[in-house]
Amino acid sequence: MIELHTAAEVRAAEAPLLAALPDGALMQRAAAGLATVCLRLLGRPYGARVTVLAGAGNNGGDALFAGARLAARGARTTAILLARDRAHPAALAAFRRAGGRTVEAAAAGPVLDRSDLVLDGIVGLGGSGGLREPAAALVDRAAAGPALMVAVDLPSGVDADTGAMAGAAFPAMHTVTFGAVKPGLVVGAGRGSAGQVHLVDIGLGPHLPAPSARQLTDADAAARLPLPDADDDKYSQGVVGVVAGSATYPGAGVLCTGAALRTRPGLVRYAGTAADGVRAAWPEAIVTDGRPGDAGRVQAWVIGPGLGTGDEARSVLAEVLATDLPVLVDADGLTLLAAEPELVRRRSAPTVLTPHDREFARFGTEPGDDRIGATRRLAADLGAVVLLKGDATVVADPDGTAFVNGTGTPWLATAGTGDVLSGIAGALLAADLPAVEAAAVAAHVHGRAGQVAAAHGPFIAGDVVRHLPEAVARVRGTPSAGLPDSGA
Ligand SMILES: NC(=O)C1=CN([C@@H]2O[C@H](COP(=O)(O)OP(=O)(O)OC[C@H]3O[C@@H](n4cnc5c(N)ncnc54)[C@H](O)[C@@H]3O)[C@@H](O)[C@H]2O)[C@@H](O)CC1
Ligand SMILES: [K+]
Repeated sequence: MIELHTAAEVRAAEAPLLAALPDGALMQRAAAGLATVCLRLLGRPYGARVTVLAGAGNNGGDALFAGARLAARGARTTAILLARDRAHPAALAAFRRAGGRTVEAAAAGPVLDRSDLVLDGIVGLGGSGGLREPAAALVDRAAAGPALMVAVDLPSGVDADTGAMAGAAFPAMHTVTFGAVKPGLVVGAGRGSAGQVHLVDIGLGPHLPAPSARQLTDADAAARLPLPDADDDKYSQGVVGVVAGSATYPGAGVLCTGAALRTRPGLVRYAGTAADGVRAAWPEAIVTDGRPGDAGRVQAWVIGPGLGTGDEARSVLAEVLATDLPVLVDADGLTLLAAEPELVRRRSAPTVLTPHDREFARFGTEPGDDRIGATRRLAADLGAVVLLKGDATVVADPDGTAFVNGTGTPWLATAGTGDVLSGIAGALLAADLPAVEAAAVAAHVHGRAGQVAAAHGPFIAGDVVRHLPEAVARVRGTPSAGLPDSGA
């Protein structure tokens, strides 16, 4: 599990260590870890051109101390001091002692053009707002050059807690972060600026509170994916009921049912007007063109994709939400629910809502820049698990437990992939996972399936369904050869 900690939590955890350790010890741990990652990225440090963008605070201090360590290994180091009279004094002295030179910001362009590695020590946890001049122009210049762009603790210009970018930010290829991964490195716009995240342990562990949010790893997802055992039959694995698609647009029903089948092929029941299409695509499913109550017993429902928003759809949604079973509501179901949120508020069984941004906004507020905060608030307001889709999908439980997904791929932004996600999550709900975990694991597996599908070239939603078994095998660490190119 990757634990995410806010700036305030990290600062609070640093306080007792700063008090107990000799002056500067914590910064040396950070700088040593940073230098180690840079050495690995450079391969051969001797003669490499390393440029440090150093701001006035401790973030600049980390970068200058790391620069000193790289200079000691033979790198040609140059620092651009962005607040000249306020650079961290001890770090600047160490940098100069090690042979580092400094240049004025105004004369730094040619240095950046020839750098092999640029360290962003402009601002860290103390930053607010976007990059200011002259830093913004220097960062642009560096980004246009050949250098490896490495952010210190977090890319300057990115909000540590939300990933919001109020203006320009350092476009890092790698971020070396200290003590804990900050949410802003994995969510919102910040995710796109952080590149690969490297965590350096500076000993905060015992002082950190329970994380404010988490990210699942493959191992975490695998541990939660149910495996059939010898005593299982098709019913005991959890039966999922799908209400999706329509006679005119059966696609959503086909994709959702297929995803549920491929995730946990116990039994899937389908009820709705896309029955013919679903039956033709998935002979494994038990299909009725009647109402949900005609489908037979299920352990969880998925309702909404392609359902329409008319009176019939509303009545079917109300029927499903009136059960005491876990229910996942997506797409058209969300549009209906936004007009009648009491349908979900009065439930006592778990409900999972899976909006994209526009569907989310129908419940009253745009997700905005703080996607974790917004998702938590809606979850608490409705008493339901909310999964906010995006580049980094966020899942929140009404109790505040939150997950940020790390497996997304922009290729998944194609029609029908949301129906697939609903089917996966529904299958996991039926298998009795706690609702928030079912949603988080579904997002993880869905992202992996997208990545697997993308490896074969541009794909459509049906390909994500087809690659689900391979994705699950990868998550479990047992890659399979995949399925032949047939089927849905
Ligand atoms: N406290 C410690 O001993 C440790 C701190 N660490 C480092 O210290 C950092 C936090 O240091 P600080 O609290 O000194 O703060 P920062 O170094 O993040 O930045 C503070 C300075 O930046 C200025 N600033 C804020 N926003 C700006 C913007 N958008 N553009 C330009 N300047 C801006 C502020 O006026 C202030 O002078 C962490 O991110 C981490 O890198 C680590 O070395 C671990 C130990
Ligand atoms: K930084």
